[in-house]
Amino acid sequence: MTLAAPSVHLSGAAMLEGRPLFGQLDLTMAAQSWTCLLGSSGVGKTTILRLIAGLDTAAIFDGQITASDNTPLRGRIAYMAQTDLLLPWASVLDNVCLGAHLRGQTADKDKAEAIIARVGLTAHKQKKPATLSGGQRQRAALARTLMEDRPIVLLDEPFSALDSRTRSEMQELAAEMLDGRTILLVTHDPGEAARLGHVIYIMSSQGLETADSLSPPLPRSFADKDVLALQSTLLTQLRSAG
Ligand SMILES: Nc1ncnc2c1ncn2[C@@H]1O[C@H](COP(=O)(O)OP(=O)(O)OP(=O)(O)O)[C@@H](O)[C@H]1O
Repeated sequence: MTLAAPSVHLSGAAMLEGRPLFGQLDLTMAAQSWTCLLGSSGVGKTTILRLIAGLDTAAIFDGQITASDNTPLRGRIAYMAQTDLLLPWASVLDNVCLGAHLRGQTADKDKAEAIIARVGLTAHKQKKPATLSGGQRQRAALARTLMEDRPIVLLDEPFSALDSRTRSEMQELAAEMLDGRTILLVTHDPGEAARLGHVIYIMSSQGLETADSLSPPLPRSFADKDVLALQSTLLTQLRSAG
């Protein structure tokens, strides 16, 4: 990573099948910070990630997405989708190296193997995705995202398929390896947002609300009493959100 990771701002509204998906909203991914986005199913969280990633969505968006350094976002984003999007015919190692292959570059295999080791998949690196468990596949997709080493990182429920222990470890790994990046994390887990979020938004049919968050450093301990209290507060807010 060369340039400092900028902040990213999305401002606008989206229509889906002739009806508002979300009204005018302003979402800022603070520079070099974790921004977490919580909210019930179907409110448009993935749509927001895909809009920022420059990917197609079913919605029609009317607004702007800008970076604070006034430089286009294209080519500066790593996006980890909700589904793992692993190539079924490629090994874990080749999937992790996919970005370089698609760009016609030589992949840094040593780096890929080191990241695969960090996500605990060394014994599986030559296996095809179909032979892995859901949690292993999600860790392979996480490794591919970490391999990309982009200044802006969009993560759509990246730890959702993991058992509790592995989830807490992968949260810590991501916090370490993505330090200094500008990150947007969509999650359904208030505890995860409490551990990782510098800024936490709750999205509902009423729009975006900024929730409380805790002070750095990240990641906060899952056992920290302030984390547990914030987790409870966020769940209460989610249950009362529209
Ligand atoms: N390909 C599609 N065609 C039509 N409608 C779609 C499509 N993809 C998503 N939608 C609709 O767009 C709306 C927003 O979807 P989106 O995936 O952004 O929600 P979300 O908040 O991320 O939900 P979840 O938490 O369940 O992942 C939903 O009503 C969904 O049904």
